[in-house]
Amino acid sequence: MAPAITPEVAESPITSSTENRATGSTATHVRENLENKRIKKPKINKRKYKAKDVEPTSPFGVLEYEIKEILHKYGLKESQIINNMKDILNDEEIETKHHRVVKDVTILQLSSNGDGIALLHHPIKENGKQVCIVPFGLPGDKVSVKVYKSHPKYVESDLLEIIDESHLRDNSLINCKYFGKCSGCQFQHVKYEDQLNLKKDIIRNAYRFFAPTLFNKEGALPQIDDTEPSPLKYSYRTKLTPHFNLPMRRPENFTAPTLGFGAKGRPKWRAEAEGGDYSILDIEECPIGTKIINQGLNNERRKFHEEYKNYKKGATFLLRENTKCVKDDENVELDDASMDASGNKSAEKIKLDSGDTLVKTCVTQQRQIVSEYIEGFKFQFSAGEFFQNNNSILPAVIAYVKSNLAIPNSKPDEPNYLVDAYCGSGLFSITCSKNVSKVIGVEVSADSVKFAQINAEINNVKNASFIVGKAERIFGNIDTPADRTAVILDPPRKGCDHVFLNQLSDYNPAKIVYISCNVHSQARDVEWFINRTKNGLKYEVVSVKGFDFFPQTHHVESVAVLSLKE
Ligand SMILES: C[S@@+](CC[C@H](N)C(=O)[O-])C[C@H]1O[C@@H](n2cnc3c(N)ncnc32)[C@H](O)[C@@H]1O
Repeated sequence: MAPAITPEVAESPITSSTENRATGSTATHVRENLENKRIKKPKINKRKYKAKDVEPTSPFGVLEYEIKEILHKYGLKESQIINNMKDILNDEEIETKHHRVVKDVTILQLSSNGDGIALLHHPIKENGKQVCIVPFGLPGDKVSVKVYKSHPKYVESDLLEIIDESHLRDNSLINCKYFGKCSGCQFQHVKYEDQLNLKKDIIRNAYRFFAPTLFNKEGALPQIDDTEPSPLKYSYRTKLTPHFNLPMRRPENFTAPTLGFGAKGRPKWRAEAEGGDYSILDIEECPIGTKIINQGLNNERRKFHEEYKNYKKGATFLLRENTKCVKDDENVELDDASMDASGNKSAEKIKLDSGDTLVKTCVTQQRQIVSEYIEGFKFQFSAGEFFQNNNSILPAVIAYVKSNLAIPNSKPDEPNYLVDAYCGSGLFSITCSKNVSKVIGVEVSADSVKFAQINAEINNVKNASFIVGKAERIFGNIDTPADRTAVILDPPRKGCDHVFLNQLSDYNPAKIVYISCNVHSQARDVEWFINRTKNGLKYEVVSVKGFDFFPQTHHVESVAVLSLKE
């Protein structure tokens, strides 16, 4: 989602009948109100523009870096691309000049968010340009777009038509009738191999923008490794969260609101793409979701169509896969699973070579306990708590993390230790516990720690202990010798804070394996750790590699390995 413009609307609204997607209000609606009440003379220049703060490592924060680079590359000054937001908000004629159809637009590059970026002639400034975001546009495409939303330094557009296709584009690969409208996937029209390369570029750019001193210093960063593919390219997501909105005032016989995922503007380039013209698309099947999650989506949609009138406001549904490995699949207890129209709990059964059966169900309650099997280990956790969403790639990730925990110059008998900061329900602590003497996991969620302890127990892992607490304060409690200890970091999207990075540096572990779902905050943290903490310069970045947890989307998980220099 774009960091929305937050216009402050003074008492006199604009009187244009054009829908104003920059503000989310419609002038038509406003006019009706005026006619119904008291006709006021519209005041000029009353609407103010106020931009929301943008976190630098969020997609729209990264866009700032991308725009700077475009200015440099095309010899433009910032003043040439600026849009006057006050004028756009207060002058209908200027607004219409901005929010227009533009033909023969060439997509120049991709943003970190997977959208195309183009340069348009500025509608007002002579010699001016506009940086234009074009979702589903690929570098080299020549397209028509409709600009519908303005920001000070860029505009957002809908893709209307593809005139010439990029070499990256193969629309025959598209596997979903909602692709091109839904905000969930960005790359279904790109060959998988090319998707992996695009993700490698995203990682390289993240280090270029957020770790510039490392990136520009000879030998300070290794080449970014190839992105590890996901064994499953579709049907991999074990969790989906469809949602719906409800209007404040609704007519008595109102119909069920759309239930699904957010729309990405109102593009027209795929005439066959379904989903209507809503902000939330009505989606009954999502091809990146697993089979049982889609069955759950089907069940919950049917129930929602019967019960929607009981809801007071919009809500988000949780759909989480739950797996049981059983010997007797006839008499298996299905817990509280999503049910079909006949009231039967939906289940998928997969016979294993061993004779056991995997029984999969879809869980909808946040607090319900679910289980997953990864690399021969069983994991339990609350359905609403964090757990990785693509099980198919986890064996490759775990093998890579394990292979990077070895302490340099270790003698065979010397004990090694592992600290797993941000450990969740113990995925890495437990799967990496075999070759180390002791594992300590730290996690802020008491619920996840409870399950990490249970998971250690059910997997017969005796050398792992878990602490509820903030990773920032972890090192006071850790007594393992730093020169024999590897630390795994797997923080949320925002990354680590300075308190944590300083303590990590003071502790001075032999190895650091930093796993991240936001490579931009990872790059920022790695740069800060090395350049700004006490022992940072003693470390080298040994490798940076992407793992494709989310095929068809722009997301990439990045693993950076830091080691004490010898
Ligand atoms: C990306 S998840 C990783 C979990 C785990 N490594 C896994 O793969 O299942 C990040 C975890 O960090 C936890 N977390 C968030 N802020 C934290 C903090 N300040 N200290 C410790 N844990 C935190 C969250 O509860 C979440 O479980």
